[in-house]
Amino acid sequence: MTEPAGMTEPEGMTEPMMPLTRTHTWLPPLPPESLAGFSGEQLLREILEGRVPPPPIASTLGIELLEVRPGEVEFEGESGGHLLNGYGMLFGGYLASLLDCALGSAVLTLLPAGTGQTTVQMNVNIVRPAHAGTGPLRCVGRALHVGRSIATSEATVTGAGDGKLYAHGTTTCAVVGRG
Ligand SMILES: CC(C)(COP(=O)(O)OP(=O)(O)OC[C@H]1O[C@@H](n2cnc3c(N)ncnc32)[C@H](O)[C@@H]1OP(=O)(O)O)[C@@H](O)C(=O)NCCC(=O)NCCSC(=O)Cc1ccccc1
Repeated sequence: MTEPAGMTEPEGMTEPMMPLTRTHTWLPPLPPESLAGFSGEQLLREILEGRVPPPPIASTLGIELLEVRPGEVEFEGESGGHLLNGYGMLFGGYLASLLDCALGSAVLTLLPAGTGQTTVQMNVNIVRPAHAGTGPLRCVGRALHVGRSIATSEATVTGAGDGKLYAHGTTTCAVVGRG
């Protein structure tokens, strides 16, 4: 990929624009057969306690699992400058990713060993713009229905500092075999 260095400053800017860098590390996912014995809640607890690596996307986007309860999970997301759109607002797709983590994991907490969930449809509302200064975001997901073939859940994104609602969403997941 080409470096952004050497960009011409937009008219009116006197300071030179400095390129920024961010480094992150991740572990590849474990083979699915090694996770097959865990219920969904156990699997999330293994991740929470550092015995199973979190999904690579979590590290890439700076999304961290904070709490696991039956039917409910809590994640923390960032609002760093690398997650902004061109208008300086937190990218809508990032908020959708944060919601997707919580929506799917809330369902997973109620699934027995040998089953998992996969997102089929999700609905996202972004009700307030978040910026680089917004600080950490809390995303709580709650399972609403877990059936034999489909499951539904809801989630909210609030500012950890200001308590304001930034986004909320719902999903329909398929309950699938795992392992
Ligand atoms: C404006 C509206 C859509 C509707 O607001 P309503 O509910 O009818 O109005 P209400 O007056 O009740 O205000 C509620 C809160 O909203 C704030 N606010 C209101 N108007 C403005 C304004 N003009 N500018 C700034 N803030 C405004 C207002 O201060 C208040 O917050 P506060 O209580 O003070 O803390 C609002 O829900 C919103 O901004 N949502 C977030 C959308 C978002 O961030 N999307 C993701 C980024 S897009 C993307 O990434 C996609 C993309 C792809 C490719 C390329 C580029 C982009």
